[in-house]
Amino acid sequence: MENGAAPTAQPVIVAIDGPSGTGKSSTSKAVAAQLGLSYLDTGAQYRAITWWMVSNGIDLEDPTAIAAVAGKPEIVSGTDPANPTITVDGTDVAGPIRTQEVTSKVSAVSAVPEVRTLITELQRSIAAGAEHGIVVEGRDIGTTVLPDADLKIFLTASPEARAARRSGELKGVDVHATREALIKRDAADSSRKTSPLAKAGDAVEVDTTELTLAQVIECVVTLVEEKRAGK
Ligand SMILES: Nc1ncnc2c1ncn2[C@@H]1O[C@H](COP(=O)(O)OP(=O)(O)O)[C@@H](O)[C@H]1O
Ligand SMILES: Nc1ccn([C@H]2C[C@H](O)[C@@H](COP(=O)(O)OP(=O)(O)O)O2)c(=O)n1
Repeated sequence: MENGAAPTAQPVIVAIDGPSGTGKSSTSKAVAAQLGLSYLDTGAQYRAITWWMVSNGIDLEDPTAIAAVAGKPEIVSGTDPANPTITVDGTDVAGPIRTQEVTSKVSAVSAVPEVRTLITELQRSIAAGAEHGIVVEGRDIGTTVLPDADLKIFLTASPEARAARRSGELKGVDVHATREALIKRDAADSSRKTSPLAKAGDAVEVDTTELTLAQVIECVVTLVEEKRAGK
């Protein structure tokens, strides 16, 4: 693989945070693939536990009920950037975790501290086991999950650009409704008490509004290479 990690390279840990639609998943997957690193989509893990709660009829208005069963599902993430996978108790949930129902409920489940503790532990163990290093994307990676990451990136984009990107993916869904739903979810994710969506003090902020995806990928690859070169 071109630019693949040299066998002697130190494992590198890259944290990519930001709100929905800023390009975290697409950028992280491409950067990891180009640099021979593993890849972890932490949003998929919160979606997976939410899917399990919905499927098991847990009252999502009740944080105590959520906390009581949070340890029950076994969530397994595959970290190959060319084929990221997610299973719950052995069932492939890559499709079901992207439904509107899960998307509308994930903020409530991910705000519960017991859920965050369990998922954070899982994320740290996956990062520690990545032989060549890993790109981990989410909301609290640079601030809470991996505060010692070698490189922290915080992606932003205007709500209009983010809504246009998301509604482009979800055929038939209107941009205005998508924009409102995104703003509501950002507000919930940014205002929760336990590890909210936030930029780490030492993160590099990249506004992607006017950038193509290829430009964002190139920017992040360059930042990782500079870090590795000790610049
Ligand atoms: N810089 C960009 N310009 C245009 N479209 C983009 C850009 N970055 C990402 N996209 C597209 O926007 C959508 C959302 O990107 P995604 O990586 O899933 O964002 P996030 O993980 O932050 O929610 C995808 O369809 C992706 O291809
Ligand atoms: N590290 C993380 C990642 C995601 N979450 C929560 C908050 C987000 O609204 C949901 C879904 O995240 P996801 O990255 O899949 O969302 P988008 O695909 O960017 O819309 O999970 C979190 O609380 N902490």
